[in-house]
Amino acid sequence: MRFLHDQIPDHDLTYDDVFMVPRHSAIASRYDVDLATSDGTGATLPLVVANMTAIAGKRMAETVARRGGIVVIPQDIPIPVVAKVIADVKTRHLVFDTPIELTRHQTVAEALSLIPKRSHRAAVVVDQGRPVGVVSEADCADVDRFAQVEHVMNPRPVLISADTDPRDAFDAIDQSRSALAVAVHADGTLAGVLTRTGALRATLYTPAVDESGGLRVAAAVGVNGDVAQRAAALLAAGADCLVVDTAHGHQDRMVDALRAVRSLDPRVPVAAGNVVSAEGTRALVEAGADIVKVGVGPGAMCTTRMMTGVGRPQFSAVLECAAAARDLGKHVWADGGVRHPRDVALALAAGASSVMVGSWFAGTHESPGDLLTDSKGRSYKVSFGMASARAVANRTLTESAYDRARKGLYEEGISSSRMYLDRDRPGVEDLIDHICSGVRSAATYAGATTLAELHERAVVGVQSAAGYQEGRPLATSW
Ligand SMILES: NC(=O)C1=CN([C@@H]2O[C@H](COP(=O)(O)OP(=O)(O)OC[C@H]3O[C@@H](n4cnc5c(N)ncnc54)[C@H](OP(=O)(O)O)[C@@H]3O)[C@@H](O)[C@H]2O)C=CC1
Ligand SMILES: Nc1nc2c(ncn2[C@@H]2O[C@H](COP(=O)(O)O)[C@@H](O)[C@H]2O)c(=O)[nH]1
Ligand SMILES: [K+]
Repeated sequence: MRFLHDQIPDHDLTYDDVFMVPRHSAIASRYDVDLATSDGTGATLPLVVANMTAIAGKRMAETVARRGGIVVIPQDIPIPVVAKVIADVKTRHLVFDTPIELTRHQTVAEALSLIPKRSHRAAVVVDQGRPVGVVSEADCADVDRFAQVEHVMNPRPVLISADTDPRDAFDAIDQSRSALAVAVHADGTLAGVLTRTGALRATLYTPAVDESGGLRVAAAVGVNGDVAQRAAALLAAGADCLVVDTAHGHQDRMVDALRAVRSLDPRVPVAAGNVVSAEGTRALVEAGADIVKVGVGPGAMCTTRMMTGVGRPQFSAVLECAAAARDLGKHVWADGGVRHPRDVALALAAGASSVMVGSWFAGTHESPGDLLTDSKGRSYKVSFGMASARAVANRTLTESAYDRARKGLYEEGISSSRMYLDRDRPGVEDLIDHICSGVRSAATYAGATTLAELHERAVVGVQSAAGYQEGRPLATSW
């Protein structure tokens, strides 16, 4: 990447401060752009979901990996739970979505409480492993909440064979005018569900899979406690990437933690952070990191900059750290502060191998929280920062009251924030489509067919606030 007119700015910049200049392109189609990463994680998209408990759970992990990204299960989750999540994610189908399963006699109330966990807004009614109907939210409208689902379900859903080609499945669903098809194995048992958009996505994305064909998932470890023990347990559970994570990554404790992880000879990439300087990047790489996580203070739930004045505008931080990592043959993830597809494109242009997204994905059906509705009828989920009082209280549950009180004094995150679901993009896959469209398009504007070429060819200029404002769409007239 180079700056427009080779003018190196004399102050640090964040995403809103910069723009990319279009260049000559020989690329005929945006579908010619390959978004695969080169950082060893096996991700076919440059997206990592941040290790935040309000965001990164089993459902998120399955859904994002099926499209090629990777989710980091947070360090606050007990090992047996992480092991179960990893095992479950690895058994998920690469094409079909995992539906909510109900038995015939479950109630409409139960169906309505579970259906919002799925973007496809339906549940499959199963009898002895075989689908016997599909119940959607619409089927439950104006029905007695104690009614049994077998009386409201559609008993004749579109059925497809588990080996149907996604392209054919698309046509079958399209022609049936149904919201989704139910996929069955040869013996009639349930394999999963597929919407029309799901079938389309199955033809466009490549799942992130391990050598055995299971979906990939990463897991985090903090710098406190027995780091080697937790890291060993995560590796034994099948984690495909380890993320060693703390607020201030450029500290001795982190170096010790990384050395402990390295001593286990992990055969998976090790990411570590967070830092915002070349010096910090080099220190973590020297201690054993393959990928350095960059970002102090840009996160949406993060109050670090307001509490401490510490941090660095994210675009400059990524640019400097990516250059330092590249010199050592390593990579960086741009962590935090991403709110638009353009931010992802700019982080990649600056040299990040992947971009970590947290809060943006909190407001989706796939995040772990319950779907709530505000007084205006808008759907939202509650999110919170991992250094918030709420997260610290959870993390220190087993410690003495005194230690908890001491630790509770340090708070660098928001404890409760409403993340509204985007009406047009309520599922994480809708947001992934949105981001990938933006990034693919950005690459062709730069004349690039790969992320490496995007970084190589990007020409970035600095803009005023008015320049940024000019780029925003207008919902109503002037
Ligand atoms: N990217 C970012 O800007 C930030 C991210 N976070 C996220 O919050 C989560 C919790 O991280 P964290 O608060 O590090 O918790 P950890 O549980 O990992 O604890 C951090 C350890 O480092 C010590 N420490 C020393 N200096 C600092 C410092 N300036 N800030 C924090 N700890 C320090 C703490 O000791 P003692 O408590 O005794 O001081 C503690 O032992 C992580 O997921 C992290 O990524 C948090 C803040 C900023
Ligand atoms: N200073 C804090 N940073 C936090 C906290 N919780 C998470 N984070 C960081 O934010 C990113 C995600 O950024 P987002 O803008 O996509 O939400 C995450 O990976 C952490 O680095 C916190 O409580 N305080
Ligand atoms: K912030």
